[in-house]
Amino acid sequence: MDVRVGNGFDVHRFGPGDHVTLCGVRIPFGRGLQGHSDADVGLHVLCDAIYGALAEGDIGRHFPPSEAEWKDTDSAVFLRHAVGLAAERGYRVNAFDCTLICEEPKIGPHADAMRERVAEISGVAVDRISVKATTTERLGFAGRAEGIAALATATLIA
Ligand SMILES: Nc1ccn([C@@H]2O[C@H](COP(=O)(O)O)[C@@H](O)[C@H]2O)c(=O)n1
Ligand SMILES: C[C@@]1(CO)OP(=O)(O)OP(=O)(O)OC[C@H]1O
Repeated sequence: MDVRVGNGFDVHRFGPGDHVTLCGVRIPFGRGLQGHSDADVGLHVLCDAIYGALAEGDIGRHFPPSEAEWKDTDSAVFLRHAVGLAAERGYRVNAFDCTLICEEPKIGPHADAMRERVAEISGVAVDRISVKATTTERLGFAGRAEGIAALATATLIA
């Protein structure tokens, strides 16, 4: 069996708004996340974990932020692309593990909805998808609630 592992890391800052979209789930919130796309930092790290496992660069290489075409794009488009590229190379996603790093919003109440949405988008079974969260104990930019960071690992098998 051919097994590959990739990781992803990303940060988006808070700005004006009334919701954030994380792992494909819209969460009402007093601010929004800024980005060229919908700024779904959770889906972005899943994409980067797949691209990393495939040695296919990163999300910005496939969807350059300089291209108007990707403005406000639903990040589900990016994840479908990454999963499709893996399939073209003969791999399927065996498991995802994602950690969202923020003081707020609280992720726990939404984690299962996020796992189900990632399953819908990616075709990966929900019991192979993990979404976790942590604060940084009020330290650093995440601790000051200036934005949300995320990291992920993906394992691919051929
Ligand atoms: N945005 C967040 C952050 C944390 N959680 C949950 O709280 C637990 C404790 O967080 P610590 O940073 O104090 O370790 C964490 O394990 C998560 O279950 C959350 O839901 N949303
Ligand atoms: C997703 C893309 C799409 O242009 O833009 P952003 O939403 O700004 O996200 P980021 O992770 O900063 O950069 C990657 C880009 O590919």
